[in-house]
Amino acid sequence: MTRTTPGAERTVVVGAALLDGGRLLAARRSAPADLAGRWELPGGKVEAGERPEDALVRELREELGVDAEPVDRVPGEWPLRTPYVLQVWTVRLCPGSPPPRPLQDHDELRWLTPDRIWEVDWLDQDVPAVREALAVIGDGA
Ligand SMILES: Nc1nc2c([nH]c(=O)n2[C@H]2C[C@H](O)[C@@H](COP(=O)(O)OP(=O)(O)OP(=O)(O)O)O2)c(=O)[nH]1
Repeated sequence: MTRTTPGAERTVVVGAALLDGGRLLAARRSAPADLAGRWELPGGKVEAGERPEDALVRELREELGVDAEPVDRVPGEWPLRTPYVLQVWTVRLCPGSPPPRPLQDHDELRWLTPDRIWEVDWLDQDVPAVREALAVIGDGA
């Protein structure tokens, strides 16, 4: 018998802690209106049957035009608007990748050194995820 637990349905949103030379890429959302102007980790929803790492590579190609490679999962999981939860990976650009450009969903990108991470207005729900990513970067990832 199949039983479903009420509230158990959830969709993973993958976020990239895209690193280059010790800097982290922050992306400013251009839509929807309630998120526009706030900063996030680029990424998006994992599709049915898709591995999170594959979703990350796909989303980064679509949104930023880059060839990227997930490195490690950042420990933790952060609730977003129901039914979404945010999982984060450190990611690096593949050799020869074009630099990131705001092709979709974003209107500005910024490379941040660890001491400048909090200079942008991160989405509230991203703050704990960014803090955790920063801890990993600080460890020399
Ligand atoms: N990508 C991303 N989305 C985030 C973050 N924080 C956060 O609350 N969200 C929300 C915004 C959206 O409601 C949802 C992800 O949607 P999305 O628009 O980025 O994903 P997508 O490209 O797959 O979306 P879609 O237009 O194909 O439906 O998660 C974050 O750090 N990165």
